Amino acid sequence: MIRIENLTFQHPHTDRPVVNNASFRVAEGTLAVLLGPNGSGKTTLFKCIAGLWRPASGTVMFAGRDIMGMNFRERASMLAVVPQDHTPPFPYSVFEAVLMGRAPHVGVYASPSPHDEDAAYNALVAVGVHHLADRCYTRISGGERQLVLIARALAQDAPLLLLDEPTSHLDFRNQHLVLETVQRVAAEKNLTVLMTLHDPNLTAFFAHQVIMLKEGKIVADGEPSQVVTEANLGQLYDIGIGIFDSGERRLIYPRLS
Ligand SMILES: Nc1ncnc2c1ncn2[C@@H]1O[C@H](COP(=O)(O)OP(=O)(O)OP(=O)(O)O)[C@@H](O)[C@H]1O
Repeated sequence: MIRIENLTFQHPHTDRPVVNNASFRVAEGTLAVLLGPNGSGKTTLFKCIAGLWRPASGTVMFAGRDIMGMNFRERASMLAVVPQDHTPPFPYSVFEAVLMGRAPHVGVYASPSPHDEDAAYNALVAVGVHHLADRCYTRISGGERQLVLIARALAQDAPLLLLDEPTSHLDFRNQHLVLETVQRVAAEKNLTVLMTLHDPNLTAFFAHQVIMLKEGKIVADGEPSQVVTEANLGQLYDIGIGIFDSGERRLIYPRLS
């Protein structure tokens, strides 16, 4: 269980916080999606939860421990982060980039074991990019890099997974395949997953819990069937929203004038 209590973050020399007194919880085995318009504070909240930025006030507790009180190695064994963008400092191979996810499991003076190599390769297989294993990480497409970053996070085998817009560069098929994979792995390993998405349709289909953020404040939190409504989405995005129920799936669309 991750518990965020009264978290407030403000950039220096600005007149108001970009995350304002946010509180929510995500239970183990739950895939939670943070949904909100551009600039609403999702990435900021993520960076605070990951312990990268220090909030002005509030706490982030995971498995009963304060994330901000953990050192780098402790944090790496607790949480895996898929950032929005990532530029590697060196031209590693895709396999090496994913193997780095195993760092928290490798001793300080030790080399990765065959078990670590298997875990890295299996993660590449899980997201369907094992054919890229020997390619240079800096010479693959943006979508392929996003899949590799997701594989690296899965290889890390941490109980908390934070993914910031993991589908932003992915094609229609891969958006579904990746979220399906994350959902399956989360269920198998009882992970706590928190991700940001921009697509309410993907959110409604894959999330167990939806947390809506507007202007830094949590405005709704609950199961998709209760929270992903025309009224809530309309207020969140300041546009008219329609929801069509196909019988198999609810399809959300904007009602633009
Ligand atoms: N260094 C900074 N100094 C001041 N304000 C900043 C800084 N970085 C970001 N902001 C502001 O903080 C707010 C929240 O930004 P954040 O990146 O968290 O939003 P977001 O919801 O992730 O947006 P998006 O969906 O566009 O990625 C925005 O209004 C942004 O302009």
